[in-house]
Amino acid sequence: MDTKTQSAYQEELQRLEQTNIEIDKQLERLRKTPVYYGPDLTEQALEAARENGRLNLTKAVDEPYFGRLDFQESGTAAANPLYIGKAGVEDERTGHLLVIDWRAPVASLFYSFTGGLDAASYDSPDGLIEGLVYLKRNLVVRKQILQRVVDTYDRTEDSMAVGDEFLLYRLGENKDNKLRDIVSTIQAEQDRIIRAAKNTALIIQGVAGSGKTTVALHRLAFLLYQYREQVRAERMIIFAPNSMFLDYISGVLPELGVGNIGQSTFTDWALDVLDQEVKLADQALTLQTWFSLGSKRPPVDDHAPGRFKGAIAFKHYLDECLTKFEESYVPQADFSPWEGIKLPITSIREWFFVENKHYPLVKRRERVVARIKRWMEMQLDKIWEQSKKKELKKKAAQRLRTYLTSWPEHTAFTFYKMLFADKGRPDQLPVDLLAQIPESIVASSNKHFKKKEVQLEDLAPLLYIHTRLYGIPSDRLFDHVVIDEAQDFSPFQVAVLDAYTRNSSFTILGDLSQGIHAYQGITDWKEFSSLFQTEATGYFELERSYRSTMEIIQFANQVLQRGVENPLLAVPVFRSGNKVRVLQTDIKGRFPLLQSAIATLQQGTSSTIAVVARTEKQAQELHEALSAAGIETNLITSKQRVYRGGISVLPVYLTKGLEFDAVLLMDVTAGHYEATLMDAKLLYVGCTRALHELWLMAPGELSPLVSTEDQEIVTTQSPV
Ligand SMILES: Nc1ncnc2c1ncn2[C@@H]1O[C@H](COP(=O)(O)OP(=O)(O)OP(=O)(O)O)[C@@H](O)[C@H]1O
Repeated sequence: MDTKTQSAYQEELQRLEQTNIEIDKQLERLRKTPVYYGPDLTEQALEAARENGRLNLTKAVDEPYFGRLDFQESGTAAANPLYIGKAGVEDERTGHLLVIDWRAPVASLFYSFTGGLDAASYDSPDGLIEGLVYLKRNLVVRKQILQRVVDTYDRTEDSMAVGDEFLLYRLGENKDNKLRDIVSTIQAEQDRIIRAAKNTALIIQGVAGSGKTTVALHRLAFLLYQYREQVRAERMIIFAPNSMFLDYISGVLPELGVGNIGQSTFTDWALDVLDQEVKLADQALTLQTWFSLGSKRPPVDDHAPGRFKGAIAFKHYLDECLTKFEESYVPQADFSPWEGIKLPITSIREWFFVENKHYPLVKRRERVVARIKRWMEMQLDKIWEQSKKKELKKKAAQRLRTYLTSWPEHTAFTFYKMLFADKGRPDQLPVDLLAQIPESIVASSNKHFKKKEVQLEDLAPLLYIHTRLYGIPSDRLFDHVVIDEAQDFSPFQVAVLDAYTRNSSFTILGDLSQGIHAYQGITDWKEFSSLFQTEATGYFELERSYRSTMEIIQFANQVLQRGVENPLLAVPVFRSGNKVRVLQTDIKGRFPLLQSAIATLQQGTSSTIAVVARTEKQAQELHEALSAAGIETNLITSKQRVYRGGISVLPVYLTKGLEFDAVLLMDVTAGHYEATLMDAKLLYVGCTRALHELWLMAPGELSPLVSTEDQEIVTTQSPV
């Protein structure tokens, strides 16, 4: 350690000691104060503040901060060292901030400052604050002990001295089975997204490993801090592709000290809103169909059920049906509860179309029926003879029941089902519209509907009809919605979610190059941006990939280039590792090679390993064979809810969103991965899951998507 580093280390040791003492003292005092459970409102407010303090200090006690920035605000005499941590801590005596919350406006400087002698600035509630940065320092503290001090900028030297060293140190670490927070190394381009204004529909195209999921979670923590008066955690939600993925990311928000944020799949949420009226058809079968090998796969075009029913054109179609239906959704005749008396249809229509026009259809019908009943009561009140009154009351109730049969109640499902029925559709529905739906879609829809079952692509239409019929109660509205892996969402899904989201406050993230569910997803972000007001929409691109080594990223980029026109290529951070291994073998040698590969990787530093098969059936077979050989693995299927780490065996399409120290891609042959757009995306997704080691095995002719030419990044030699 040179003298400069040594003195920096000593200085930080002293400072840490003081901070530790202060935090311990405050925490002890708060823990000793008895919790107030009584009715006094002032005491309750004080208790809430104490509880908040307890939580913050507990968060800060082991690792009070991770960064320091010396900043001299214009007009002040000297630079002030700002210590930045996961939670703000105040010196109780002076009110001075010992640690600044990473989400505070001034902390943004720590992330956005990228060197140079010019003035730096940040947005504060009082306007733009300018000043000079003198020092930017990363600090690693574990269990109150200082472990590392790395200066990334020193004005006296005017250099981003070891700019990325700290980041590389972080990226080089092995992963356990959960995604982690990145507060200490958030990059400037990620920080801009995290801190973007709330009432915007943000769309983020980010290459594999660019930190999209992580950034989205940090953004939620930021919004909760910055807009604490306007948003509530339980009114925010993150939609992820499956339950296992939700489990995988579930650690980050608690690490950031925010809980209670909703986490769901679109399916689970939709079925809940629909009150479980329908069930979802087995998705494993759907996935097997769309990810079967080569020629067995149905064509992906705008007539694929997911693309067709997910399109905004289909929403317009439903709109037309609903409007036509609504126009004639009252009986045609007057209502007569008994002979000689009648409620003219003009009154009923007036109540329905004018007086209650602001209510959703079902509510409107309810209100009008209630009004008819009240009218009946009034007519009955005019009759004095009790026995006659009783007789007429019975008759009126009977006649009302008959009258209402021509005015049936609907649920989203009964209405939707009716649209596809070839017989028994009400006259008022436009017949010609049904003709617009491809026959194959009508037939397969009806087959499912008979079992009260729907496909994923039916959920957005059902929700849409549901909102038209019932409206949206205010407790169902979201303050902010995050959609991860959004390229697999349909425009219709996003449009429906927009209706449930205040001020179109969205963070929509995805990667078109990983759009392996193209049979239901989008091919251009414009399909989403066109749903929002231009001035309230933001678009960002993340190009740098943090997950994998340079070798892996370059290799994966080549795969993409061989199957995709004008692909969005990832730019690696300068983290070099082992070359990608492409291992040729024959069918007989396949399994022994897999066993020895696993053994070699386990002897190395890989703690999470993925054995990636092309199909679910092959994954199942590999899992069984490995278990029989005494190698413990976790088979991941589409029904999986928990991610366990260790050695996972899974089909390539289920690796999306996950990451592993080492990835072993099985059967990368010409038969399994053809030179097509879809297979290139699949293989790209598989490759980009690896942090440190990527091995491909080809028992037969190597896939045309793979190139072994560049000896700098790929080797064909087996490990010894
Ligand atoms: N600024 C950063 N500092 C440290 N690690 C980072 C940073 N940004 C991203 N990472 C790491 O990179 C990896 C990829 O992040 P994440 O899974 O959020 O990316 P993604 O864009 O959602 O990936 P994909 O689309 O491939 O699933 C994670 O291990 C994450 O911790």
